[in-house]
Amino acid sequence: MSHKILAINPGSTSTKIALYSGESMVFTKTIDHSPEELNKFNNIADQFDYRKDIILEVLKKGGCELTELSAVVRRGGILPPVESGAYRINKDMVDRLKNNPVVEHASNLGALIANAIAEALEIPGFIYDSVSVDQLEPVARVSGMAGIERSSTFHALNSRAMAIKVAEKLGKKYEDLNFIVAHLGGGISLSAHRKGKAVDIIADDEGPFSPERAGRVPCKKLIDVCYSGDYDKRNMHRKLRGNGGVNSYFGTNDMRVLERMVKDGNQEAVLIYEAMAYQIAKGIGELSAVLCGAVDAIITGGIAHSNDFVSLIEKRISFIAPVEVMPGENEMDGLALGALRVLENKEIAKEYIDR
Ligand SMILES: Nc1ncnc2c1ncn2[C@@H]1O[C@H](COP(=O)(O)OP(=O)(O)O)[C@@H](O)[C@H]1O
Ligand SMILES: CCCC(=O)OP(=O)(O)O
Repeated sequence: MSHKILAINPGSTSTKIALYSGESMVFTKTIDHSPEELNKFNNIADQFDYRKDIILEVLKKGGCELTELSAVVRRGGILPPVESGAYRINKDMVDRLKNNPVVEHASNLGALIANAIAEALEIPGFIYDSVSVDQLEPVARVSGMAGIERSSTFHALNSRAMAIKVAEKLGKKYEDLNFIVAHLGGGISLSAHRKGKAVDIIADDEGPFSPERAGRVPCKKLIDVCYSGDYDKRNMHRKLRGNGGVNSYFGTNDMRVLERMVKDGNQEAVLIYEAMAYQIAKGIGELSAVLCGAVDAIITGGIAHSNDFVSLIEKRISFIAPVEVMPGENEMDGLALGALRVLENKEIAKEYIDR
């Protein structure tokens, strides 16, 4: 009989769940959370019961029988650097995400909720390809300021899954190829994969702006804003992540809304739309130097559904690499297929040890 796997993916504005029987998705639901609902909580950790109860309610309404589950899996929260692949959710991981998270992030709740459900059913809980997968080479860790080291936080789950898929399509192994993957979602990350390892990344505060994130902004001007007296630390973080990027210019993080403005001839919208594609192409250029030019490029994430936007990037990078477009964030498949590999003994789940 096929293994039944529950995949859970809490994001900043929604919680996605999916039930798999073997490799097939048999139930899925995206539960949207309005800002009014979420603003009732002081912090993300306080949303634990609210999100868990909704998940259980939705599964019940969908007729999903929890006692048939073999495992629960979720994208890892923001942990200290970890390796790629599966980790068993254990006490160290729960303690870290609950009491001492590296960054407050909705994804931290995923492992906690997965753990609560798995413990009650006495089945294993896993995280898979955490956002903290860190395979940077020593040279990539140097920032240029003593005391600040670069580390890796990126959309590892979708980026690695798409690179593995494209490698298969090319009739080769991921471990034998070089890729640059651009994950274009609410947040954007670019990653350089050399023979199966993400040896450098450009994400969030170091790269292109995104629908809701500011990306790399001029440091000296940013320091002035920090000391202007207009913002506290939390608000400055919100300015970079959440209220940054397209949202800061037009009050929306929906690229489809921006595209409509572009089509309606709004010239400021045209400029910002083109600038975002320009910055993404520039980042891909940077990472092509990391890989000495020998690459395939993959464009993925929700925004990859837009042919117009992808074309703007492609025209700047086609001299670097052939481009594969893999729309969507594909995270539920990545999670469930990862857990399935563990249950079928094709992959060993690692033990998380907090350092
Ligand atoms: N058909 C489309 N055309 C352009 N943008 C799209 C399309 N579908 C989704 N998007 C945009 O993709 C972004 C969300 O990407 P996704 O990878 O699903 O999200 P997240 O990273 O937030 O999980 C949003 O800005 C959304 O407007
Ligand atoms: C860039 C790190 C991963 C991340 O921020 O994930 P979300 O875009 O899903 O918040």
